[in-house]
Amino acid sequence: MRTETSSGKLDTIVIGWGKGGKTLAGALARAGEKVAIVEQSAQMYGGTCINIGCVPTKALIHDAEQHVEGIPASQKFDNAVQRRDDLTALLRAKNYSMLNDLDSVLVLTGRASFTGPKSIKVRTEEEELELSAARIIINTGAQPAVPQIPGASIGGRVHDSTTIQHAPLPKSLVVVGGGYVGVEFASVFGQFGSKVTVLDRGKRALSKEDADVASEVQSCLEDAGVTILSKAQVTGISQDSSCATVSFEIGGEPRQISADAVLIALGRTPATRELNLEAAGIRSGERGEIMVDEFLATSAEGVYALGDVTGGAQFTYVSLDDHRVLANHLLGDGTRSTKDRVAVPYTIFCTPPLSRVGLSEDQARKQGLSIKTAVKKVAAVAAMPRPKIVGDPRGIIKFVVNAQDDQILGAALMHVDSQEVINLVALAMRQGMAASQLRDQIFTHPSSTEALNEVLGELR
Ligand SMILES: Cc1cc2nc3c(=O)[nH]c(=O)nc-3n(C[C@H](O)[C@H](O)[C@H](O)COP(=O)(O)OP(=O)(O)OC[C@H]3O[C@@H](n4cnc5c(N)ncnc54)[C@H](O)[C@@H]3O)c2cc1C
Ligand SMILES: NC(=O)c1ccc[n+]([C@@H]2O[C@H](COP(=O)([O-])OP(=O)(O)OC[C@H]3O[C@@H](n4cnc5c(N)ncnc54)[C@H](O)[C@@H]3O)[C@@H](O)[C@H]2O)c1
Repeated sequence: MRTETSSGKLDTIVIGWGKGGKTLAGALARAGEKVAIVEQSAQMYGGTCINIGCVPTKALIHDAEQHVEGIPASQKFDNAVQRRDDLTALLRAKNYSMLNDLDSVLVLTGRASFTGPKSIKVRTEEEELELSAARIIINTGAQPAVPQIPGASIGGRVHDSTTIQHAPLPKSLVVVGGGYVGVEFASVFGQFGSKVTVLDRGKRALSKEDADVASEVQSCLEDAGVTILSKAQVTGISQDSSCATVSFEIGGEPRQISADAVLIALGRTPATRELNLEAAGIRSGERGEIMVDEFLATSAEGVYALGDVTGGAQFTYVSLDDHRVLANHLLGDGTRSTKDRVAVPYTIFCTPPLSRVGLSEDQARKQGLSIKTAVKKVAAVAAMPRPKIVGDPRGIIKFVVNAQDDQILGAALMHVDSQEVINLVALAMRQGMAASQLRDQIFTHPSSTEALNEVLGELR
């Protein structure tokens, strides 16, 4: 085992090339530190988002949405896959040089695990290295959850969100789990022409969303040939050379569906199993998540964790915001904390996308708040020609507002461009802007944002 590195004594080791860790590694190096970043796979420089998560899936969604006459579905899919591969390769190379080109950064490709409070070993393809540093930052992300369902292990016709991206276009697909991953892939493959069935154990599709919003999403998925079966308990999966068969129960009644492929999309578990956290005295929770305080410090002095591995909301922009908290703690005045976050939005990139921030109507009523709401189908919003221009006037817009002080409590926007408009609504919420102030803003035309003028005028 080698115990020295060509870079000499290290100030910081970052384990995992996630969004927060890579950004912080660059910032610390530019501030004069000697930094090592350890990534287990050369195919993952840049982390989940650009290689197997946000970017490749959204590229596929974009291409699935394009209506190209005269080419078969399989050709359209193959073209989309090629474009996605070119894009991810480009971003991976850029990410690699962003750190590797810095003199004070040492990039190591291998799997890291702790050997002591401030030391790790790294198994590369050629050798095992021992490294130590005054500070260690864990940014190992999360992995697809493996359910206790007989036959659900990944292989052959049974896929997770990574392997499905490299499978041939299935004529038929069963998706187990109707969360973010399940809905996005159902929408993609449905639009590429697959016959898709989503099995979810919830009482209805997207059961965390208000019924009117969830029903609009379901209807758009149905337009793409997707069937959603709720209250479904999957009991087993089998496969042979011709198909995979998923057995499940709805209301105690046993049922089966066969398909070319099955996608398991039942959440993502913090990637800590192989880190040997005990060696460093780092406490973790039931799902393996690393326990951190609001400054992202773990239970071990000088060891921090950020991103999905901490068990919080699993979004690239949350990992990036974790980096801001930690950078402020290590290089700034230390006042910033994860508790400062308010109105963090999210988007499920089905077609059209559903974007949400704050409370749903159901959640606000459960909290006993006195509210007014505005709900309008996109096709009925006269002052919003943009969706009609781009040829997809489907969707719904909903606002939940405090009846007492006119503060925006939440919004659900399902329409073209909603992934952009939601950021404006979230900003208005963070700045304490009243609903009537947002309603009376000047917006460009023709845009999707201008719907806010009309919809917020209908609060009752
Ligand atoms: C299919 C899919 C689509 C998604 N779409 C979106 C989206 O549209 N928008 C959004 O905001 N979020 C999306 N997400 C979630 C988002 O990708 C994650 O929340 C985000 O990438 C997490 O970043 P991170 O910083 O926690 O670490 P990651 O980016 O997950 O990076 C962790 C890195 O650590 C490496 N690693 C793990 N263990 C070790 C070890 N022992 N040694 C060395 N290296 C190790 C891994 O190989 C990986 O590269 C999506 C996720 C998936 C799976
Ligand atoms: N657009 C985005 O921002 C985006 C896209 C993809 C993934 N992500 C992130 O990745 C994470 C993982 O996504 P995911 O979709 O895998 O997880 P998820 O937690 O969002 O959804 C899992 C779904 O599976 C269902 N389920 C659980 N056990 C089941 C069972 N045994 N049988 C049937 N259904 C069952 C749940 O009801 C839930 O609807 C998300 O939490 C999200 O933060 C984000």
